[in-house]
Amino acid sequence: MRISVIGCGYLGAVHAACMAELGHDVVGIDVDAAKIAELAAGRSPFFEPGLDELLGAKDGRLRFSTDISEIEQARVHFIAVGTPQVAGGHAADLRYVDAAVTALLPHIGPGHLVVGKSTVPVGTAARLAELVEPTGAQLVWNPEFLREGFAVSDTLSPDRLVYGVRPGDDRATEVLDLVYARPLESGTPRIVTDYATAELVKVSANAFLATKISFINAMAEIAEVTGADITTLADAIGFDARIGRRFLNAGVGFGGGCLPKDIRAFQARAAELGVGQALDFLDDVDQINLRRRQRVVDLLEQHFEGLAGRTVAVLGLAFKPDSDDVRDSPALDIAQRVAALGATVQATDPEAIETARRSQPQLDYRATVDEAVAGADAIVVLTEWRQFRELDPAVVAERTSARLVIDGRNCLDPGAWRQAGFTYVGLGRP
Ligand SMILES: NC(=O)c1ccc[n+]([C@@H]2O[C@H](COP(=O)([O-])OP(=O)(O)OC[C@H]3O[C@@H](n4cnc5c(N)ncnc54)[C@H](O)[C@@H]3O)[C@@H](O)[C@H]2O)c1
Ligand SMILES: O=c1ccn([C@@H]2O[C@H](COP(=O)(O)OP(=O)(O)O[C@H]3O[C@H](CO)[C@@H](O)[C@H](O)[C@H]3O)[C@@H](O)[C@H]2O)c(=O)[nH]1
Repeated sequence: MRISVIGCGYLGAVHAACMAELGHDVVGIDVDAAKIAELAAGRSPFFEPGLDELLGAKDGRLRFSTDISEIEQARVHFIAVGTPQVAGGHAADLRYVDAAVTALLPHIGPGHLVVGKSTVPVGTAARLAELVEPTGAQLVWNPEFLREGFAVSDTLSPDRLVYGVRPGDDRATEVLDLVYARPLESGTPRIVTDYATAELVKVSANAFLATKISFINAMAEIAEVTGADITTLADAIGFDARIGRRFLNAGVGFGGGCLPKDIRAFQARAAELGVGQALDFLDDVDQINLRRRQRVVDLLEQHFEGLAGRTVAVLGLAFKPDSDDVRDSPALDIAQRVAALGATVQATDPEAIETARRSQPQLDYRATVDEAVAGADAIVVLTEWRQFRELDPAVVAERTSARLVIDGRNCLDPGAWRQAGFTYVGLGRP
């Protein structure tokens, strides 16, 4: 099948490479010439495990271009452009989706299928269909659920596929079934529904995940004043199959280019629809999440009675391990708050130093953990990279004068760090 992917960021580049891996003939389009040059050279413009390998030889079946007319050979066109938060508000900014669809229109016609993958407010697909259908092409909404760090495997073997189609549009389903033939043959569940349900499946899934994280972080707040241990609590409630242990890791909370902006955009859309109250609880989900970031700053301030002149080693900048993404990263946010209080922040991350430097150039970036902890008064772990989880506290103790470690991801062994002479403070742990 001949496929185009419009927008080659964290989602689109992976999607394009995986579609080629599934045997399709793919052209990826982006307005960012530097990104396209990297991709065309077979290199990923960002860190995502397994992506570089997929961008390699594909017998010419994977091309990248800034020229939208190159999509004319394709019959299936995925829209994977960004839908960030609008400046100064909570709603999703749809300008990139609108621009991408408008750019497509002169190049599509009968027999073409436009497939929305971007995360959009409910009602967007119906509006875009009014633009697409006069060309003779059809529109389907096929939201994406991949996680960064697992993007390749999530795309090749998704938990489920959701197709939002015009009622009775069997052809759209048939075409997407051919696109996803391999995962479908492996038993991936597929849900065919209407546009509104498909759009809502995506944002409600993210709202649920965000709520689950903020629930456990709210329990961590209670644990902190009662001496309870949030990790044991999460294990114990997680054994109940109705609850489940996944996504119950308390710490500095959720960030990234999806959960924070998606819960806010969902609330903004519900308010527009006159049902804002239904999602009022997401305000609390957001506030609990942001309070956890401040908690780390407060712990440092209390310990040192002010941060001016102190040096804090920050281990982790990415919003999660196995990613270089620092969009709304709790780690980077905490690092800049600590720096704003007068501390010197010596920050390191296995992959995210360059992306972090672009948004917070004032921090003191260090290439290694040893360099980050040298001369520090405290160590704060904010992203649970394997390299940090596996640190030997006895070795770290030799490299630093710091005797306080704050474990913002509850990913270290408290006993081992205490034994090495550190005061260990977890979030929601005694
Ligand atoms: N990142 C994820 O893990 C993930 C997962 C599921 C869904 N999503 C959703 O996918 C969408 C994209 O997210 P992302 O993280 O890849 O964003 P991103 O910012 O990394 O990528 C967006 C890309 O679109 C390009 N673009 C913008 N306007 C364009 C146009 N008119 N034509 C061609 N290209 C254009 C940008 O240059 C950029 O490269 C968002 O709606 C997001 O919510 C993201
Ligand atoms: O128990 C947990 C699990 C996650 N997180 C944090 O939550 C954030 C999001 O993590 P994750 O959901 O794994 O990463 P994303 O790549 O942002 O993926 C989410 O957002 C994507 C974009 O919409 C969706 O496609 C995915 O299904 C959805 O999981 C990160 O900051 C994590 O550190 C926690 O604090 N505790």
